Amino acid sequence: MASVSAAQYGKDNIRVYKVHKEEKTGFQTVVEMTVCVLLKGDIETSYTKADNSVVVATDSMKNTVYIMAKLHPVTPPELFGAIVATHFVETYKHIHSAEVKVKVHRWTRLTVDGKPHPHSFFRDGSETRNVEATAIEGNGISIRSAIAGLLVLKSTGSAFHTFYRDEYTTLPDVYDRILSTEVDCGWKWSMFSNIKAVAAAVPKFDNAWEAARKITLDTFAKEVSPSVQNTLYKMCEQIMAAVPEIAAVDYSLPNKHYFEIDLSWHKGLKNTGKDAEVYAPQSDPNGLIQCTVSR
Ligand SMILES: O=c1[nH]c(=O)c2[nH]c(=O)[nH]c2[nH]1
Repeated sequence: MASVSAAQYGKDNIRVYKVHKEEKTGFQTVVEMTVCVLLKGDIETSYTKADNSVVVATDSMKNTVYIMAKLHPVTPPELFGAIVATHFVETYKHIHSAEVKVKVHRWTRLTVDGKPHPHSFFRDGSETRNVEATAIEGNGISIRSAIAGLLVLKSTGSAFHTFYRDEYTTLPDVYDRILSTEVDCGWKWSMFSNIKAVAAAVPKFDNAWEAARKITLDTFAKEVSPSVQNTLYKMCEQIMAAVPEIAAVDYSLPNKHYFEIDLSWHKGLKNTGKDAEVYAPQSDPNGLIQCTVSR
């Protein structure tokens, strides 16, 4: 007899925008996010017996996210995610775990005539600040915070050589190459016992995000990279040292390759090695270097 061994369901891509209006100054602050809610619990019969009595409609989940955004702060996303996740496990007896993923899209305030504009913003790149908050009945709240979609490139200061060589190897040793990646960097917080504990940690969330971002960018720029693996590890070490409350750091870095182009077929043009100027950016395949560092 077959049985359900794992089941979860929910609403993905719930888009929410919230504005905060500062009455005195006329300044407004905006937050735009995309939320995903996934519930687990005593829901097998909805799959096996068409028993919808155990189904909290995904439409109701969407409504709940709107109501929670109205009634509670949406920043930092760690707190908002924890509030929404806790709501589901506390409200429904048969729901035992709720995973809430919050992706914050960055709106940066415009500077107009040299001054910060009170209500106009621009989107600078596709970087998002992501949080996954999971409330598990009787077990507390686990939170992973992350930087995602941060696209970086350095035009020199990176090498890759003395790697394993065998009959499958064609890549030459490279002592000066372009390095480009889209940073996905996450850090797992030690378990929180409840919402109060998450609320008490609020100032730490923004600080950790700022520290992780600065360490990532500074290390990427300053390090003469011998490999993505080593540069990534150096970032992890620094983040672990800078944020004592986190239990682990993880990176997932695609290696976005830029290939030299031999143009010597045209009038003997030199465009390789030290003469390389025009490159062909590759969309695929890409390297993918991942690592988790724990205490
Ligand atoms: O930094 C790198 N790490 C690798 O594992 C690898 N493999 C490869 O072909 N190029 C690179 N670059």
